[in-house]
Amino acid sequence: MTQHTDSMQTNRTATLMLDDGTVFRGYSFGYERPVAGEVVFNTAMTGYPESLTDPSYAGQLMVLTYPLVGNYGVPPRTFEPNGIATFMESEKIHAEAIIVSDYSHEYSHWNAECSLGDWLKEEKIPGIYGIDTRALTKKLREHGVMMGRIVIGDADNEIGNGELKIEDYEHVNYVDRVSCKEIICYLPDGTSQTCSLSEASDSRFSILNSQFLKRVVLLDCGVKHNIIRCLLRRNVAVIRVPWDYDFNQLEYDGLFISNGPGDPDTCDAAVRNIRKALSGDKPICGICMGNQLLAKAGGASIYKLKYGHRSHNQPVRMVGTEKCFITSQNHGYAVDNDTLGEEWEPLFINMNDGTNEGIKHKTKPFFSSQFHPEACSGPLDTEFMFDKFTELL
Ligand SMILES: NC(=O)CC[C@H](N)C(=O)O
Repeated sequence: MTQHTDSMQTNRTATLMLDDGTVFRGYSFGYERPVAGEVVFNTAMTGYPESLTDPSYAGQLMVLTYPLVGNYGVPPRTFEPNGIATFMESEKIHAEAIIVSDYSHEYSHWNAECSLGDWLKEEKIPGIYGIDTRALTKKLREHGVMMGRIVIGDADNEIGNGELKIEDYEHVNYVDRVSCKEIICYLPDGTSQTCSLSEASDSRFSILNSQFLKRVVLLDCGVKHNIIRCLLRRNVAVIRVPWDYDFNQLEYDGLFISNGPGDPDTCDAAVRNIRKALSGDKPICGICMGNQLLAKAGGASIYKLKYGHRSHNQPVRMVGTEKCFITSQNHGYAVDNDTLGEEWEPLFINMNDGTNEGIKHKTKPFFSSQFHPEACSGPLDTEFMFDKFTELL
């Protein structure tokens, strides 16, 4: 198979500075601009195109612990006629930067269109390599995740750092930044229709008129495209609405709450609207941020994990059974099991640290997972969550 090389290689130094003063020096292989964000580590061995385009990474500097990154390049950045990315998880890279040990300037894959470095440059996202990602990860595990900055050049002689605006990760409503701004209706036949929020209540969707499909409202907190693909494959119409839209006014058969970036405590408008839906009986399912918002709507509270779960091999057990699943995860917050109301119970528990991995209502068809059953990237073991949800509609 043909090997390709980065179009332009520079050996410009780049520096990562953590909030506790630790400095890691490496080299730039992406766009050269300073950035700041919460430094988090992901232990998956593959999946950088999917992870970088996962909107849940907004505001974060992504450290990959697998040492060799970039060797299979980047797939085509194409979109289907309905606007869903063919290979990615959204329209663009959402992570603020990527930090790796060994960047492969050569890449080879049947579906590769360009190198990781060229993609980062095109999307103006910094990448640094030559970092001791083991030492960095050990630091984050001991201290917990922390804010960090990447500057191009040395810390003392850096380029453009004066322009750097540092936001406090916890207090930013990242969901509002990444959620859709209009309502988009998708059909399983591959068509879609967009309508502005003001038109939504009157005209509804002409493409739905002659269809006898179940309608799923998808509350978009920063949805990964594979969630939409997984729903459409099960022959339902998906009505994707902005995170703070009061979907209770729409005609629908079930509610799906997506993944999303940042602190769930910044999403009160969504919690209020979900709480209204809890008084009804229509099926509700959530993923990751969706698990957290559903739990909050049911009265539970959320806390921040020391360093989160970001990998493809997180083991979870379905409560009350001996069934265990290997799951794909990307989260920094967790539902506090002890605060679940009387009507709720944990559905899955993480076998590494005993934290909540999903909840279910004791009598109504409401359930969710903290892990990612849509995977992409990661293991497909738990895709049955989508079957369960669509069977209930
Ligand atoms: N992937 C997600 O939905 C993440 C949810 C939330 N932002 C967290 O970090 O816990």
